[in-house]
Amino acid sequence: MRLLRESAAGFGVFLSEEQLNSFRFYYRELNFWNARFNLVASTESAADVFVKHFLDSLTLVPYLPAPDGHLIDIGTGGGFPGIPLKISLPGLKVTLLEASRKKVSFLKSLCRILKLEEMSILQERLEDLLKDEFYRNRFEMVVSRAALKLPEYLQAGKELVSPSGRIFAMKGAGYREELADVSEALADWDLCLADVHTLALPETGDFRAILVFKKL
Ligand SMILES: C[S@@+](CC[C@H](N)C(=O)[O-])C[C@H]1O[C@@H](n2cnc3c(N)ncnc32)[C@H](O)[C@@H]1O
Repeated sequence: MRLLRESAAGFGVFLSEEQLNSFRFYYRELNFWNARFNLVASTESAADVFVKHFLDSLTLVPYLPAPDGHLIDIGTGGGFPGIPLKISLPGLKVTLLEASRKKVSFLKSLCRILKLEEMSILQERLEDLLKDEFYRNRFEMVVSRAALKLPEYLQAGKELVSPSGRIFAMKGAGYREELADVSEALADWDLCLADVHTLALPETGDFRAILVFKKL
């Protein structure tokens, strides 16, 4: 808990005792359900979960433009990054999109336990969600981690993001190559790169790049 509190504070996210307790419960539930639902790698220690999942998710917080706006997390799996973001910014309205029925039942149970409000948890494939007009241009923030290739993500993100919203891509050391691969297509998708934030994860020192895209 000290690692989470101090490291999060290091990038400007100050967690209350109540929020730290929510992470404690989150870890307990992940641990309990992991063997059946494959939510995080079974070899990961508690410290791994706190750094590679909780803290990694929280690295987005300083860059989110609307802490009480609407955010969608595509392919959220065990809830990353959407649930840590919701715990740290309770005013966020969060939609979690996940294709796996088992993972969605975990997420629903977790949100009940954590008493998270204004959460919508959709068991659906992205391709099907995109056919629904209701979700078009709806989200001020689109996030996703390790679920989709960058071109597929951006083409979906541009349909879902509001005109002044932002699409966040969480990448590792290979981010320049991934950016180069989409750079020519960006204008065709009506998008441009707004920002690149780089950082090292606490404890592991793993490199992270947060790519921020917006509509032209
Ligand atoms: C590698 S996991 C990553 C989970 C989480 N975002 C994380 O970083 O730990 C990818 C997740 O995306 C989901 N997923 C992949 N493609 C999807 C799609 N087209 N629509 C909805 N969910 C999808 C999978 O079911 C899986 O749970």
